[in-house]
Amino acid sequence: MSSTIVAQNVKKSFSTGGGRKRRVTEVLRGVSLSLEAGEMVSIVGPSGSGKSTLLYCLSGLEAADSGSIEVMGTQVVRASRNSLFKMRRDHVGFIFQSYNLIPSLSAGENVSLPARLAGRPLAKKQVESVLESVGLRGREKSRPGDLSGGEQQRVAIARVLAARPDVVFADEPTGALDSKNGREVLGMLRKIADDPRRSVVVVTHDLEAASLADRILVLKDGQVVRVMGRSTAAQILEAMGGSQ
Ligand SMILES: Nc1ncnc2c1ncn2[C@@H]1O[C@H](COP(=O)(O)OP(=O)(O)OP(=O)(O)O)[C@@H](O)[C@H]1O
Repeated sequence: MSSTIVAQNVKKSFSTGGGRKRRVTEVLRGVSLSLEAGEMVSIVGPSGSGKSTLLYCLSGLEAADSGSIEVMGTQVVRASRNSLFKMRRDHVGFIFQSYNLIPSLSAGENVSLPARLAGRPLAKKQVESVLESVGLRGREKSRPGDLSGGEQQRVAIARVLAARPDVVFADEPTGALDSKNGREVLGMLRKIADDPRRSVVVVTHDLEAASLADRILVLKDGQVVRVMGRSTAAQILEAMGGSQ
C-alpha cells in the first residue's frame, strides 16, 4: 500500500481580536497521521476540537503554521499558491455539508465544470454515466434548486467522481441530510475508498458514519487522543468519553 497523506506534528493557531483583546487559540497542537490508498479514515471529536481545521490544513485550504503535510508527494505546508492549486486540481476532491453546487448550472454542468476548468473536458456520455452511478440517471439538466438535499449531495459526489481524485475530503457530508439519504451518501463514500487507488477522509459528528471507516481518529483539544481500527458507533462513543 502507498501513502496518499503523511502529516507530522501539524500545528495551527488562530488569533482573534486586536490590541489588548488579542487572543491566540491553539487549535491543532501537533497532529500526526497517515492515510493509505484504499483507506477511509474518520475524524471524530467534540465540537471545537479542531476537526474541520485539520481537514482544511490537510487539503491546503487552510495554512498550517508548522509541521509537515504531504499529499500525493506534494508538501502542503508553506507551499506556493500555484503548487497548492495544482495539488488540489490533480489529486483532491471535496464534499461539504452544504453541497457547494453552482445554482445557475445544471447537474451535468456542475459535474463537468472542474474537468472543463482543468482543460480536460468530459464527454456527454461520461457525465451521464457518472450521474447514473450515483442514482441520478436522466437528471443532467436539473438545476440544484429542483433537487432534494440528498440529490444535491449526490451531484456533489458525482462531481468528485468525475475528477477521479486520489483523496476525497468530506466535511460533515451527511450533516444536512435525513438518515436515509445520509446512509446512501455514506455508502457512496465507502465505495470510493473501496477503490484501492483512492482514499477518503471524513469529518463527522455522526458516529454511524464514522463507523464505516477503516480507522477512526479521536481528536480532543487539537490532539489525536485515540486511533481505532474498525469500530462500532457504540465503541467510538465510548472512546470519546460518552460525549459528542
Ligand atoms: N478562521 C478562524 N478564526 C478564528 N478561530 C477559528 C477559525 N476557524 C476555527 N476557529 C476556532 O478553532 C476551534 C476549532 O474549530 P473547528 O471548526 O476546527 O472545530 P470542529 O471540531 O470542526 O468543531 P465542530 O464539530 O463544531 O464543527 C474553534 O474554537 C473555532 O472557534
